[in-house]
Parts: sequence; C-alpha cells; structure tokens
Amino acid sequence: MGNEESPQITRRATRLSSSTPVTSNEVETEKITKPYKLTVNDFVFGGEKLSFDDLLSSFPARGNQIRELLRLLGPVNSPMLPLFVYGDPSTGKTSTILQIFRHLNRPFVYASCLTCYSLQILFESVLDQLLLHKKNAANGYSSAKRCVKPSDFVNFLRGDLTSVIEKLKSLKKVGPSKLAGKPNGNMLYLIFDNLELIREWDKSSTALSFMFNLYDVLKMHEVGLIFISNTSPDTYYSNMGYTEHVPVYFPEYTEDDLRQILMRNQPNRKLYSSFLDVVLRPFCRTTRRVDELSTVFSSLFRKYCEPLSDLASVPNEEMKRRLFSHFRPHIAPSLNEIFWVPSKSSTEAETNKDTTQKGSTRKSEVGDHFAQIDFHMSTSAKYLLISAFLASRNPATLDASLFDSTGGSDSRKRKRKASEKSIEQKEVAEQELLMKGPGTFPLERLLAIFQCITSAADSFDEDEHENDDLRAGGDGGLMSDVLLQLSSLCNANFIIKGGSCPLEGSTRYRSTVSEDLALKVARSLKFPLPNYLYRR
Ligand SMILES: Nc1ncnc2c1ncn2[C@@H]1O[C@H](COP(=O)(O)OP(=O)(O)OP(=O)(O)O)[C@@H](O)[C@H]1O
Repeated sequence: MGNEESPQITRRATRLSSSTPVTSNEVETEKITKPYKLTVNDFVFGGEKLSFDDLLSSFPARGNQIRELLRLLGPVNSPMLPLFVYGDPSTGKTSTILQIFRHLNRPFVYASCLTCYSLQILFESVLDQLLLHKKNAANGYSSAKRCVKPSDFVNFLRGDLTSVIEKLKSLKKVGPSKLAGKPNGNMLYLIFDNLELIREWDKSSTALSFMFNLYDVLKMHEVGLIFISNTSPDTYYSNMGYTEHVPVYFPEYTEDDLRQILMRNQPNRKLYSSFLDVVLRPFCRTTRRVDELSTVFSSLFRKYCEPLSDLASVPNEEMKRRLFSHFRPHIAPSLNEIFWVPSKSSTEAETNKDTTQKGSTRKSEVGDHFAQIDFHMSTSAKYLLISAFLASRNPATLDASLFDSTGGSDSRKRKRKASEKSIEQKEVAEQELLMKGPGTFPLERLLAIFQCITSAADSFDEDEHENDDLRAGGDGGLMSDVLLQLSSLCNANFIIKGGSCPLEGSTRYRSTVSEDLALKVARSLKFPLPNYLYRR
C-alpha cells in the first residue's frame, strides 16, 4: 500500500491495520489497552476534511488524474463502471485515490494484494473490514469468516455489502452526512491495489478473471470497484467477456513534475531548489520513483547543508559554489546506491551475498552477483526471453534498424541505416505515446528477433563456450526447440498469451519480465541488451 504521507493517523489506519501482520509489541499493547471498537464511520478516511484545493496542491502534476477520477466517481450515490487505475510504481496512484476518498468523505474498503498476499487473505481482509472485525488477541487474530473459494467470497460479500449499505442508508436519515468523519452517501467502494500481483499467485489466471468479473457477478449499483495496478490493462487477459473497466492512466513524472513534488513542504525553497539544481537531473536518469528520490535526497540534502550555519539563509552564487564543491564527492556513491538498492533483482542479489566479498565496493559486489545468479534455464530459453522482452519494449517499426542480419552488432551497417532510423523515429514517437506498458507481438516477430540475436551470439562471446548449446544443434536444432521453450516460458508466466488480434486473427504474446530481470539474463549470456533497447 502506498504511504499516504500519514499526516493523519486516524481510525482508518486502525482499521486498515486489521489486514497487516501483528508484531509482538502490538500483542503486548493489545493486552493492556482496550481494543478500539470499529463503527460504520470507519468506512471513511477520517481526520480533517481535505478541500479540493488542498487535494490538488498535495499532488503536484496529478491535477488531470484527480479531476478525471472525480468525474468518473460522479456525484454522491451515483453508480459507476469499474475503474482500472494504472501506471508505473510510485506514480502516486494509491495515495491520490485514498486522498480523493478523504476529500469526498465517501465510504470505502481498501485491500492491497501486497499486504494480503494470497487470495484467501485478500478475501478475508475485505470481509473483515465490511464486518468491522479487527483481529486481536481476544479472537486469536483470526478473521471473522474463513473464505478460500471465490464462490464463497461472492456469497459472503453480497450479504455483507448489503448490510453495510443498509447501515449507511440509515445513517443518512439520522443527520447531515457531510459532518467530518461521517460517511457521505450510501455507495460503498471496494479498492483493490497492486492487482498485478494476483498473476503471481495464480498461474492459470482464474483469480484475475474472477476479480474482473466481480462487477457483473455482484450486480450491485451501490458498489463501486476500483482496481489499481502498476501494469497496463493490456498485460491482463482480455476478451473474457466482462464489462469493460474504465482505464485511468498515471503517466511517469517528468523532471519538472518531480521538482514540484519534491519542493513541496520545503521550509527554505531557495536553498532546496539550489540543491535540486545539482542532484535532480543525474538522479532522474536512474529513477523517477518519488519514494526512492525522496529517501535518497533527504540524506543528501543534510550533506549539502553541512557547511551552512543557518539553514534559513538564502544562498548566493558564491555560497552555491561552495556548497557544491563540498557536496560533489557524495553524488556518485549515492547514485550507485540508488541504482542498485531498490530493484528486486538487487535484493535477490543481496540475499545471495557471499560473505567473502565484504571488502569490495557495493557496485562491484552486485555486479558480481549478477554473474553468479544461476537461472536454471537453457541458453535458447534465455535468448527467447530476451527476444520477447525486446519485442514488448521496442516499437516494431524499429526492428529493421536495430536488428540487421548480424544482430545489430555490425556498426558499419547500423551507420548506413541511420537516416532511415531517424525517419522512423518520428513515426515511433507518436506510436510510443500509445504504448502504456509492454506491447503485444505476434509469434513471427518474436522468432525474427530471436533469429537475429542468436545468429550474432558468437560475436558477443568470442572466447568462451557460453553459447555451446546454441551452436550444438545448429540453427535447425535451435528453432525446433523454440516452440517448446516458448510454451515453457508461457507456463512460467514470463511470456503471456494475449487475446488474438481482431485484424490478423493470430495469437499475440507479451513479455512480463522487468528490465532488471532481462538485463540479468542478458548478462548471464554476455549479450549487450542495452544496445538493442529503444530509448526516448
Ligand atoms: N504527485 C505527487 N505528489 C506528492 N507525492 C507523491 C506524488 N506522487 C507520488 N507521491 C508520493 O510517492 C510515494 C509513492 O506513491 P504511491 O504509493 O501512491 O504510488 P503508487 O503509484 O500507488 O505505487 P505502487 O504502484 O508501487 O503501489 C507516496 O509517498 C506518495 O505520497
């Protein structure tokens, strides 16, 4: 769940914590304090009411999405189609939505597939919230209802939603619902966050189609469904026959957006702005995640200010130069740190850490670990995985210029095609605007890329035997293996089969692997993947 910057730890936080693991300290506290009794007022965010202007100013660069979401949610008590809110991690999806609900004071239930890490936990968390049930020592930290099967969930959910909506309706009769802390309206919203994680729980994707079907199955106009995902709707199975979800896209932040976001709440704006002048651009090239940037910048800013005796002073040009020369040595190590720390792959690498390497620098440590990781995958499967990643990531129009007959490794050939490439790039820029997530591709394109990059395999690995199993069977052997490998990669969910293209009628595929993982696989093959990635 995203951090709502917690300006207000309210009843809401108390209720949400019912779905998170309990620490031993909490157990102790629980014994001595009387448990908080949840009421129907806990369906709203709580705390001070948030005005529209405050909502907008809390989320720089998200004005369009806030307005769009408010429009889709509509006036109080209006039914709505399910929403599918998506965008890269840390683009403010969760916090914006929760604060919109705080602004509207409307009742909702929130469950994240990150904290509720299995279907059963997710179901039970939603039901617990609806039943105002809090896990505590007295009930042995158990859920109100045991719910494993989707069919049971639907039955329980329908009953529990009906009774909550009745309660909300009766509340309305008691008095004006706009009072702070009182639910506004009798429509109840179910928010499911980090939906993309469901794919990892359930390889056959029945759980996902169940979730997408929920609206049609429930048929309750007083229930609004909001799904939040950090992958685009195209990365889910389509053509399943359920009601179309309304997409709301949270684009990646530009450097300017990030400046506005990071400048918020800074007591000395001029000083912080001079700091951002130095750090923002290089760090933006590495990450645009607000959470990562704000963490690294908070310690860097302290370093930046070390020479200052008065933190309220406005730096002049001379002072800026002095601050910069003092600060400069800290930039590169921090950049390395942020590059490696947050990614999943580096965490994996970290867990595999060999204690004998303690003395080396962090960057080389992780670099070594990339090499150590054993993928237990045949070389051809690795090339196929990389080919699928490239097909999903790169616009198809660039294939010709990126992969020539030598797999793009012949610089002479690439130079000759440069002008062709620049014409295509224009075309591609437009097309790329439409690309909101990994694209789909037909089998033919995958095989073509695969052939190009494997035919060049020798040139990447001149003196080693890394590609022995590629060479062993010759081209024929390799290609005959490919369809088998493709089906294994699909089973393992590294590549997913999408619906068929209505125009071509053929099946399309999509890669689900992250750039980190693709780079890791490429490194294990000594394949220069970055040379083949189209970058804006
Ligand atoms: N426009 C913004 N203004 C202020 N803070 C922001 C903005 N965008 C993101 N943040 C902050 O970045 C952090 C991450 O945001 P959040 O969890 O809402 O992102 P998310 O898109 O839901 O990420 P994920 O997909 O990983 O769940 C939060 O602390 C949030 O307050």
